[in-house]
Amino acid sequence: MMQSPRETRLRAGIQQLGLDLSDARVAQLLAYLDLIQKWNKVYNLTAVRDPEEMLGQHLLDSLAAVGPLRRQTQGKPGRLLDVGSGAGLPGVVIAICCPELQVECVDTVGKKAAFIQQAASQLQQSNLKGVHDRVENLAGPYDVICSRAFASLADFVSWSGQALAEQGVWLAMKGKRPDDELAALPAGAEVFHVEQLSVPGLAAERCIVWLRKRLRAESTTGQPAG
Ligand SMILES: C[S@@+](CC[C@H](N)C(=O)[O-])C[C@H]1O[C@@H](n2cnc3c(N)ncnc32)[C@H](O)[C@@H]1O
Repeated sequence: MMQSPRETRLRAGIQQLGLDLSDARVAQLLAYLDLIQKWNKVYNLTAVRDPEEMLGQHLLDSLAAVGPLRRQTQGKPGRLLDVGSGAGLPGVVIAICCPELQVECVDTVGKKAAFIQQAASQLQQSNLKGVHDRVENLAGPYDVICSRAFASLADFVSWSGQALAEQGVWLAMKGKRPDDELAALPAGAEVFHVEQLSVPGLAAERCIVWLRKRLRAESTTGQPAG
């Protein structure tokens, strides 16, 4: 069958990102895009209305985080929380591309969590769940907690810290390297990598800020304090 221009663009982006996704996964990503478009007005999911923009700004942008995430988790099974997931970005994309992860998308807006539940059922994505709650109320433990267009780094780690496993990692999707936010991090979190991303067809700067819990304060002698 002939590929639609949209599928051709998605496949080119996937190749550019160095991802290896089966035809079935590509079909699910396209079906997910269709669902957002179909239900956007009802659920008020995103301000981006144009289908082409949605593909670039939402789908390919979220897909750019999949390779780095996989390198971090090494393809091992685990639990991932997407905070302030909205239409499911990047949570739904991660659930489709990483079936080894159990993905929960939390949002304070009931309609958005309901959309994720609907997407999980229509895409037959059994590793995906929509949660209607504030992230502050979740206990976890999650191995990875991610967010995109959510809050400052300080608020992100403070509000979700109780839900992150001791050895877990935070993955914050950001535009330009957020130096002000990095300087304002609370003592309980430390950055271990700021990873530049390049999103196919998008000129704007993108990065992932990787963080983990700072488990104990070190004294000047190098011994754990207290
Ligand atoms: C700007 S949207 C980003 C949506 C999506 N991540 C994206 O990249 O398109 C931020 C979302 O965070 C949700 N939100 C705000 N505070 C929250 C909290 N404390 N816990 C969970 N979700 C929250 C909002 O309802 C909103 O849907």
